[in-house]
Amino acid sequence: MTNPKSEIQNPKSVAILGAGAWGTALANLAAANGHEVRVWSRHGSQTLEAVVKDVHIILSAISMTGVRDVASQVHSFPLSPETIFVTATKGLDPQTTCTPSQIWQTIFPNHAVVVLSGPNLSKEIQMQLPAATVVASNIPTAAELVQLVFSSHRFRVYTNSDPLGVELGGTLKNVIAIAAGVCDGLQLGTNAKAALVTRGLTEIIRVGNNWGAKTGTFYGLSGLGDLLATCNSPLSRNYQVGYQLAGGKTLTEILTNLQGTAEGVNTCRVLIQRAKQQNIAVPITEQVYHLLQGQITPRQALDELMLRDIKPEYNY
Ligand SMILES: NC(=O)C1=CN([C@@H]2O[C@H](COP(=O)(O)OP(=O)(O)OC[C@H]3O[C@@H](n4cnc5c(N)ncnc54)[C@H](O)[C@@H]3O)[C@@H](O)[C@H]2O)C=CC1
Ligand SMILES: O=C(CO)COP(=O)(O)O
Repeated sequence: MTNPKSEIQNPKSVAILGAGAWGTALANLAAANGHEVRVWSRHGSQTLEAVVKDVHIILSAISMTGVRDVASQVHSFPLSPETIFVTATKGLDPQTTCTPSQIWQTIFPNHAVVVLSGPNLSKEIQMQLPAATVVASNIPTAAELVQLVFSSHRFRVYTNSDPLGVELGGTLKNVIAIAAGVCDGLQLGTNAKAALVTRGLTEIIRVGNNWGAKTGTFYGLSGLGDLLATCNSPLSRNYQVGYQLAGGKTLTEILTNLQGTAEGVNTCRVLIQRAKQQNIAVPITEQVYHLLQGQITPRQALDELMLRDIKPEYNY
C-alpha cells in the first residue's frame, strides 16, 4: 500500500475521458506508472465505446457542461460490473445543482465512484513538480485502487471517506479563487487576501455542512489546500477571471481569450441558486455573482463585503 511501485506489477487499464489540460496530466501520471491508458476526446478519432471497453477504471476529466451527456453515452455501452468510475471535474450541474459524482453515481448506481480532487494546477503537474491529491469514495477498496494507480514519487495520493466533502472543496473554492483574483487585481494587500480566503473557507464549510459533508474535510487538501493553490496562482483560470475583471475587462472578453475552463463562473451561479433554496448565507459568493453579472464594479463588491453587519467570527 505504501509503495506505489507495487502496482506496476499489476497494471490496470484506464480510460481517461477528456483530453484537456487535466485529463492529459492525469493520463500522463497513470501511464508513467506503467498502466494501460486510453484517452477519449470528443474531437478525437477513437469512439467512446472503444475507449471504455473492458477497462478497470473510467476517469472523467470533462468540463461540467459535458458530464451528464457523456455519462449517459457511457451508460449505453456494455461494462464490467467491476469498473470503477473516477471523477475529476470541479463543477455543479446547473439544472439540478448536483455534483459530478452524484451524476455518475445516479447513472451507475451499482458501480464504485471515486472523487479525485486537490491542489493540482495541471501545468505544474505536467512540469513534473511535486503535488498531492485526494481520492475519496464510500467504497474504501475502490479509493485504494485508484490511489495506487496514480501515486508516484512526484504525485502523493491520499484516500478519504468523505467524497462529497472532497468534491465540494475543489468545486466551491473556484468561486473564492475568482474573488482572490479580484483582490490581487485591485492590489488590496496581503491582509485583505488572508481575510478573504479565510472567510471564503468559512463560507465553503457552511455550504458543505448544509449539503451533508464533514467540516474536517474542508481543512484538508481539497478544501484549504486547493484554496491556497488557486487563490495564489496566476495559473488558475478562475483566479485569472477575477484578476482581469479587476483590470476592467468584461466577462465576455475574458472568457473569449481564456485558455481552458473556468468552472467557477458556472459554479457561482448554481451556488447562488442552491444557497437561496437552502437559505445559506454566502456573502462572498453573492458579490462574485453580482460582479460576474456585470451588476456592480469590483470596488463596489469590496465595499459591500466590508460594510456588512458586524458579527461573531464563527457562525457556520
Ligand atoms: N486544469 C487544471 O489544473 C485542473 C482542472 N480540473 C477540473 O477538470 C475539468 C476539466 O478541466 P481542464 O482539463 O482544465 O479543462 P479544458 O478546457 O482544458 O478541457 C476540458 C475537456 O472537456 C471536454 N469537454 C467539454 N465539454 C464537453 C462535452 N460537452 N462533451 C464532451 N467533452 C467535453 C473538452 O473537449 C476537453 O477535453 C474542470 O472541471 C476543471 O475544474 C481539476 C483539477 C485541475
Ligand atoms: O482546480 C484547479 C487546481 O487545483 C485548477 O484551477 P483552475 O480551474 O482555476 O485553473
